[in-house]
Amino acid sequence: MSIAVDLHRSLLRAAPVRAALPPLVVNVGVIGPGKVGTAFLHQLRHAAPRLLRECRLELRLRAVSDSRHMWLDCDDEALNGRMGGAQTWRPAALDEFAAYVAGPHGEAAVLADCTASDAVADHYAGWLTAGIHVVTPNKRAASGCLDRWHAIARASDASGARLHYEGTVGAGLPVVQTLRDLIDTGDELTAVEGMLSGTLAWLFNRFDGSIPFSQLVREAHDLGYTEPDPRDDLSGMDVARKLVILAREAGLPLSLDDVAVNSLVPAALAGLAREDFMEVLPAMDAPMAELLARAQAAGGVLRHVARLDRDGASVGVQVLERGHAFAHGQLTDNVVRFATRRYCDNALVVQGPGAGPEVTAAAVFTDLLRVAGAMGVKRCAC
Ligand SMILES: NC(=O)c1ccc[n+]([C@@H]2O[C@H](COP(=O)([O-])OP(=O)(O)OC[C@H]3O[C@@H](n4cnc5c(N)ncnc54)[C@H](O)[C@@H]3O)[C@@H](O)[C@H]2O)c1
Ligand SMILES: N[C@@H](CCO)C(=O)O
Repeated sequence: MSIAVDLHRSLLRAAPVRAALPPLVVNVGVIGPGKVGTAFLHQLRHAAPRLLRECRLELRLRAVSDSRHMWLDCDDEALNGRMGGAQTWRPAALDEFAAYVAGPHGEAAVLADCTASDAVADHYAGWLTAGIHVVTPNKRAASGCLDRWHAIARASDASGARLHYEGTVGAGLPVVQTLRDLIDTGDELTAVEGMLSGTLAWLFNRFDGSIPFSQLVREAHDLGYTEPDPRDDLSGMDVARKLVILAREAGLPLSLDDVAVNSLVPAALAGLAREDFMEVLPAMDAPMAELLARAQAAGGVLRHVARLDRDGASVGVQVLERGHAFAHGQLTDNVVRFATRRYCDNALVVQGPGAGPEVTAAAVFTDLLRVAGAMGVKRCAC
């Protein structure tokens, strides 16, 4: 008998035991059906039948909201009556949205914030207080003002509802959880160094002078690697946010103002509206070509590097030797090197694709399953 047939039979034998358990129902609401949000919705739809069958987890998509409209899969007569019909798009109202996802009977509820919005992050503490979990790749809360961050932590502590944000650093790579596991098991972070931008890694892997820099930025935007406003990537602010998130994870109360950021965006382009900036992107071509020429003349390569250690935190473009470990990544590869008390002779390294809707949505989905796992959903093969 083949191993596959044998395995199949033993799985069939195990199935009735699991099928006897009532499913755990988790209501899900998605905020921001952009690139990541849409990929998350696809993954949810694809995986839900298997999760119900094999893990007894029923994920119910209850609602979706963008910045102006929300769709409620709604059988509430009063609510529908006000809108002139059921299951229609209505004007967005985030707290009404959250209450609808939570449902009237205290079901478990998770909101997936797939925006890059500070206004949405402002609601986290209230949602957590109400017992609604939040999963997100949005960096604004975890890297934003410390007062709001502490209020979110207090709300989570008080209600037991959780905020998970693995997708904020390294997209689908296990960066935040790896650091948290190190800290929770008693290790201490001494330094983090890495390439934390998928967009900038991709740009500098491709930028050899044969194609204008602006054209590559447009391509990265079309591939879904950049932030909604690509200046967040090019200025280094997106990487600074990630460094702040990692620092706070390690117990350091770092703020964005504490990070020395060396921006690639010319001052004249920094204040433009996003659409206008995309129009004048070619204004970056000459300074970027000059930067590349200097690196080539020195026999090196351009890489965007972030560093946090006892001397401070910094992000910016550097000229690295061709033999440097950071010079050999591919595509959107991020590299995160954690130096800790335990990993002192040789850093612990997490490396791999660091941007893109699919991998980021998978991090959001994993966070959702982490919430379900804490409620007792079995995810191991034992
Ligand atoms: N694209 C990636 O590779 C990647 C990787 C890691 C993390 N992220 C993060 O994921 C998030 C989404 O990125 P994206 O590339 O999908 O962006 P996107 O611009 O494609 O999507 C953002 C969505 O949010 C919606 N939105 C904005 N403000 C809103 C509000 N106030 N209420 C409701 N909806 C609102 C927009 O309408 C849009 O649908 C960002 O926080 C980004 O930093 C993205
Ligand atoms: N724009 C971000 C997405 C991942 O956070 C990047 O390129 O790294």
